[in-house]
Order: sequence, then C-alpha cells, then structure tokens
Amino acid sequence: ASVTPETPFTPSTVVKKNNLPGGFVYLDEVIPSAQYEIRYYSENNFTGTRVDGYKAPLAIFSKTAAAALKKVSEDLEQKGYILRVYDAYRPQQAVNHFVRWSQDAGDLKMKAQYYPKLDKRNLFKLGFIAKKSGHSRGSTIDLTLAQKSTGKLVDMGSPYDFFGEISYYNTNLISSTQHANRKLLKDAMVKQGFKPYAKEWWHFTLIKEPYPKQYFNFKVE
Ligand SMILES: C[C@@H](N)C(=O)N[C@H](C)C(=O)O
Ligand SMILES: [Zn+2]
Repeated sequence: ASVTPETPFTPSTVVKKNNLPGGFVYLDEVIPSAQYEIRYYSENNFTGTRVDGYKAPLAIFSKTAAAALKKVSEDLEQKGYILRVYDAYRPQQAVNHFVRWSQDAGDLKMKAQYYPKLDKRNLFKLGFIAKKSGHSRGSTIDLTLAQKSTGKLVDMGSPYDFFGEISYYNTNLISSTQHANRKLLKDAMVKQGFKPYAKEWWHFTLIKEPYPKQYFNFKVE
C-alpha cells in the first residue's frame, strides 16, 4: 500500500499572528519534534484547493488536548516514532467550504486520489466528513506516525483522508503489519484519553475536551 511522500512544513519558520483565543496553543510550540503537514492549507487535499480559514500551515489545539498529545508523543518517541499532524483545530468556515465543495458535482479534480469509489455528495452521510466537526471544538486531531530515525511515514494501509472502507480502523483490506501500525497509534492515543473514530484510522478526539459544545470559527493564522 502506498504512503504519501509529502514534505512537511516547518512551523517554526512560519509567521504566526499570535492572536489565539485563551485556551488554545500552536501545537508545534508544545510538540516541536512532530512533523506538520497541514493539508487544508495546501492544494493536496480532497478539495484540491486551499480551504477557507487556513491562512498558515499551522496546527492549533486546545491547551488541554495539546498537553495530552505531548504525552502521546513522548511515549511514542521512546518507541522510535514521531507524530505527523495533518489537521487539528478546523474553523467552521472550513467545514462550510467542504459542504459547498460536496455540492459542486462538476468538480472531480481529486476524486481519483481521495474518493475514487464514492459520490462526493455522500461523503457526509457516510461519515467521512462532518458538517459540525469535532475539529471545530479544538480537541480533535488527524495524525499519523513517522519513523524518528528517517522521518518516513509509517505504512497505515491507506493514505490520510482516503475515503473508503480501507480507511476503517477494522478493515480486512490491509495487512497484519498495517493493522499493527494502526494499533500502535490508537493504543498510544487511547492511553492519554483520546477516542478513536472507527471510520478513519487517523482521527481522534480528546474525551474530556474543554469545549464540548462550542464550534469555533477563528482563522488558522
Ligand atoms: C475530513 C476528515 N479529515 C475528518 O476529519 N472527518 C471527520 C468525520 C470530521 O470532519 O470531523
Ligand atoms: Zn479528523
């Protein structure tokens, strides 16, 4: 199975607006060892364009969730892995962009890569994208693992944001090694209080999230 050979951004070189609401942090300042490849800032995502609300390739997270994730990172580093973060806090305007994109039936630019067997209009009801996303509450994250020694991605059996059954955590479409790699990530996340998502091996939400009812809309900048 393929892994995406993408180059992560280096958040320490990005100019930050430093105007986050209290209770939020830039994740690279808490976990500098992680790789940050913020897909919705780039054109390499299922929409094929930069997503509304992403003004910089940064991961923003609630302070509570960032502290828990730091422990995940420390645990996995001892085992030879670092985290690669694809998305953390996601503004509601980004989610609204996803909804508009799904309704534009003529735009199939990224179909082959991200949702080859599915009709984009069904991605919400199939559970691959949410109209009210945990990401907008600030304590949900999309991430994978990379080898600490080489920086190379660990093989999880399907690429990030590939919408199909092969991305279900419990799919039988992947090898035992790929299952073991998913389990490594999942167990480390669960140990620190994150809940996995059965339909996407990369998506986790802090169970004791500090803003369980608030959907934020400040920009990633
Ligand atoms: C779009 C994907 N990365 C994701 O996060 N999906 C979940 C269901 C969400 O939108 O909250
Ligand atoms: Zn997610």
